[in-house]
Amino acid sequence: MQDLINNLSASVIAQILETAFQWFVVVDQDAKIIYINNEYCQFLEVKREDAIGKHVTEVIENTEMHEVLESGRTDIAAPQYIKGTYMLANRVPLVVDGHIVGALGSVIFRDMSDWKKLSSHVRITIEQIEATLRHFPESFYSLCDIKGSSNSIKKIKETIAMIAPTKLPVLIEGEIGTGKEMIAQSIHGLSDRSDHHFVKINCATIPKELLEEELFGKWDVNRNRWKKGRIQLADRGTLYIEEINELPLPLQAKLLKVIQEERVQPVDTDKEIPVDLRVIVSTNMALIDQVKAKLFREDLFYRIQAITIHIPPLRDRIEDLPELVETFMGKVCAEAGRRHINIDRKILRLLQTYEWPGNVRELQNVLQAMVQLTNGEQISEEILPIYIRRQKPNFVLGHGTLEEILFEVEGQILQQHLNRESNKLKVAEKLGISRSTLYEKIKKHNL
Ligand SMILES: Nc1ncnc2c1ncn2[C@@H]1O[C@H](COP(=O)(O)OP(=O)(O)OP(=O)(O)O)[C@@H](O)[C@H]1O
Repeated sequence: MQDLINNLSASVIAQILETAFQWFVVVDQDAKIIYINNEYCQFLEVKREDAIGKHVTEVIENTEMHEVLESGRTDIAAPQYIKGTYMLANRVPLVVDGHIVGALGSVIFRDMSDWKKLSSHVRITIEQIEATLRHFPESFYSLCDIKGSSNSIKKIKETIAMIAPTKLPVLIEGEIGTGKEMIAQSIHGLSDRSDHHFVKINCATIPKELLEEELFGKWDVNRNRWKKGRIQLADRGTLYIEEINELPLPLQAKLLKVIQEERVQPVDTDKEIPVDLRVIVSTNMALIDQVKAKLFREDLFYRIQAITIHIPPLRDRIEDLPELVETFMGKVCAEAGRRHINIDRKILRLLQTYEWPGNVRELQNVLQAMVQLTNGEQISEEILPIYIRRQKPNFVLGHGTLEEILFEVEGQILQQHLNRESNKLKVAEKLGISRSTLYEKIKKHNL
């Protein structure tokens, strides 16, 4: 690196610094300006010779360069208000032999319109890239993408590994957003059918009158050819039928025939076409109740239920939440082009006491919104949706010794009281402890 720099003459370096799109300022370890480019000086309306040697705070409004020197932190695209406009600035400490010897500041966007112009350009480019990517297969989940260390998730992963190589039908039961499709994809991915298609159909989203044609195909009289249904498209691969409970009874009989005889009879023909597929079905209600209510055929139920994977709702395996949060935060921050954002114990505890009716998908959406609403590197409590902040008690019994569990429960009780009542004296009275004990506990629990 040093050699490469040595190849550049001082005048070339000066040109780079003076003509780059960015504005630069360099300070020494005492935060005194040792370099500032001409364009930046013009904008600040200062003479360069006057600026050099001055403390950076005397020359640049709202600067944080001196703080970067003290903390050693790096600020990327930090908004800074200068001369009536918001700019985006980078601030980086300069380190030699492990010591901070100064800092480099650069203004990357000079005002909001610059910034908006670039962001619309970036949006268009992203759309073009995404359009190109759409020609490639969709991203596919595998076993290692299923996060969680609760006994139920461990058991589910073991079951997937055991049954994947077989051709047996699988029934996946779980509330919305619990990961049913992920599991279906993982089974397909681990099977010897993975080189063929994973075809999905959702019985609740396709109008009932079109479902038969969509699933079983049709003989197109006008064109004198087959319009393949999803069953045929999944030949040699896997057919994943979502919300099977919505499949009308006559079509249930037809599906049973496909599973038992491995032949499909498209609409408007007597002809039967051989198919080789594995069927995975899912439902977000207990299918046996549908059978009892005569809404689901008993014979089809017994044909598909031999291997049933039941995914418990997130609230019943809340010990999985920290790992899910960690995974999604990493993913969401990377997608948003942000550095890692921390979630402290207090926020995590609030997330763990919420019921999550939309399960893992809801958690993912909440984290996504929280990242978008956060400027810094730490999520603050106010950013949490109000319904999560103001929830009813729901104690989380985590793993650990009795002492650890009691400590966890104590933290949750304190948190819930403090959410509802800001007057600490009243909280202490309600809990029958002195104010100083309450303060000690707040400190101990980092609330
Ligand atoms: N255990 C898990 N680990 C990691 N991500 C998960 C897990 N469970 C669910 N997800 C994520 O949650 C989202 C919803 O998962 P998926 O679509 O598989 O759920 P589903 O049960 O099929 O939902 P629905 O019934 O609403 O169609 C996906 O983005 C998925 O990646």
